[in-house]
Amino acid sequence: MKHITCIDDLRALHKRRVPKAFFDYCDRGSYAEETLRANREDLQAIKFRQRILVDVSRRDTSTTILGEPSTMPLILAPVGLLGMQHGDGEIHACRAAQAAGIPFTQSTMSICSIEDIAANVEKPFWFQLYVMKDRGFIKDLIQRAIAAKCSALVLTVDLQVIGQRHADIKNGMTVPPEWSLSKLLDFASKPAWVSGVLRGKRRTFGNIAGHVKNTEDLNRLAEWTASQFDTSLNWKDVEWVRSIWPGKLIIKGILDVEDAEEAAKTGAQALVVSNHGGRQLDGAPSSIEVLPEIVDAVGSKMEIMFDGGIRSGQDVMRALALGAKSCMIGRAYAYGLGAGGQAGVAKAIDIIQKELLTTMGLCGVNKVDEIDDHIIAV
Ligand SMILES: Cc1cc2nc3c(=O)[nH]c(=O)nc-3n(C[C@H](O)[C@H](O)[C@H](O)COP(=O)(O)O)c2cc1C
Ligand SMILES: CC(C)CC(=O)C(=O)O
Repeated sequence: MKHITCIDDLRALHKRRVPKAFFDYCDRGSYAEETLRANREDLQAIKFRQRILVDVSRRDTSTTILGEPSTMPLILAPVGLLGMQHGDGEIHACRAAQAAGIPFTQSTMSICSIEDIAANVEKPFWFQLYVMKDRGFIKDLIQRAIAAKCSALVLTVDLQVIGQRHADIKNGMTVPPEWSLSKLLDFASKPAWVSGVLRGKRRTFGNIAGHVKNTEDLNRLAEWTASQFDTSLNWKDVEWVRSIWPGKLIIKGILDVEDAEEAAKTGAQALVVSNHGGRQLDGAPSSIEVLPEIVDAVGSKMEIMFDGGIRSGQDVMRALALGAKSCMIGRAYAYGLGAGGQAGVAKAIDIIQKELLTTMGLCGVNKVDEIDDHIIAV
């Protein structure tokens, strides 16, 4: 890993090491990918004010996230199918996050189950919930997260209707992979990936396989989500989740001030300003474009987390300057996982932390809570 100096290097390695269908599933966005691109472009358009001759010898990225100490304002976002990027991917990513001292969020759509992760890591992790039609099953899932001592529930509210990802259709992306000649040739050129996934605990969705009806459709991901996810989901269901889950609640997938105001009434401690990494509503604004108005509206009532397009410590600095308390990363660490398992995720986190520390120094800032819009050039 010594020649890896940035997240783009991890992406290039991920692309080389993981079959095309799974790399594209991770990398690409929905429809024309306008929102995917806007996430990156709008972050890059924010320029810093360089400040000189400030004593920055005491720089420190540590902070708190929902009252808990964290070594930096960074969270590993829920990412589905990590176990298809690398065998036991969820366990490796969680271990890397815990070793670095930051939270890991397990997706409902994980390959390893909640129990697989809990048995293989040392500290509590966060659990992300998708609400499906079978509410008995969802209640059971929440109870499994409670039994596993998950320390926060991230309720994702922006994927009841799934945005089409052209690449997944073109690639015939299925879980577990279905065989075809082109896939066999692709897999044959990625032997380390194949043996890693074969050695992994599972090759299908650990949390949901066996519980839901229509499992014959489980392999065709988009059709399956369309048949299982509950499109009637509304604010009353958030109250229902709140009544079952006693711990910290985070609502993920807010882009609109009115929705943020509604979220602030639910008793949730935090929300994530997110467009699902440009994988859902194509044509939606970038996350960074709407962040300031959401912070203005509800930032005094809830903790505001941010995601969408973060590929560097500079990007974390930008989101914090515009009012986020912490940032989630999705692709940045998934690239690391595909590139090098736990060590690759650790590398992604380390790269971002070092970039953040350097950027803080060059902007004349010592502490995370000193980062605000005074560091932005107008
Ligand atoms: C491959 C992939 C799978 C994802 N799966 C989930 C998921 O299961 N649940 C969820 O809430 N968000 C999911 N997301 C969205 C991420 O949690 C996050 O919002 C997004 O990745 C942030 O954008 P970034 O990738 O540019 O950092 C997924 C994102 C990616 C890239
Ligand atoms: C299986 C998917 C529904 C997971 C997801 O949230 C995504 O791919 O963006």
